[in-house]
Amino acid sequence: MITMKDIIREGHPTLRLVAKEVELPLSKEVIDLGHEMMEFLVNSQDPELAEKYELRAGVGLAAPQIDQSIRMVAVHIPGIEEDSEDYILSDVMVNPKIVSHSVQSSCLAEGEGCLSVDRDVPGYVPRHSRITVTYHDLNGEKQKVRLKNYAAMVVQHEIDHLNGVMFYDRINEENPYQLDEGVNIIS
Ligand SMILES: O=CN(O)CCNC(=O)c1cccc(Cl)c1Cl
Ligand code: NI
Repeated sequence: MITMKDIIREGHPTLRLVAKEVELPLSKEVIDLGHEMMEFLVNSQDPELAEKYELRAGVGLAAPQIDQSIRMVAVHIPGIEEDSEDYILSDVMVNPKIVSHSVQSSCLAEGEGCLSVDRDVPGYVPRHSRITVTYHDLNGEKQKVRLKNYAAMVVQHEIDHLNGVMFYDRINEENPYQLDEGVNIIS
């Protein structure tokens, strides 16, 4: 199983590479890795398992974060309601591609964090408010999803990892809470 020791931290060169497209049909190795990435997210959001295995909670994980420079991410985004079983989005995305996006931008009021960054980096991270993403799932099926709000922010954070981009690259250096006109803040 994946634990924190498998997650590379800022300064590791792999985090700054553009990850390679995954060949189709998916190999058993890639499929197994995808399931392991999802298992990490599920474990990291379970208070008992997170404590037992000393996991930091995450709603997304990109393969480059475990030193696999391939275009695959896992996202496991729970609904807002307490203890609700439904998830806004829970899937492993192979070769995810943003095929269209809103002109409008949004950012999370709380800013963002990253398992590969062992420090708080405060500030707004402006991203597309809405995105349409195509990808292949672990069954090899082509998927197309339209995302907004928190899920759109998370998927963009993960796709950034596939392009060697860290969330703080997008924070305004002079004033981290500087926002361009019309950027929507998501609470
Ligand atoms: O790349 C994935 N991680 O580093 C996992 C840890 N970060 C988060 O779960 C997280 C937290 C807040 C906002 C966003 Cl957008 C994300 Cl993604
Ligand atoms: Ni991250």
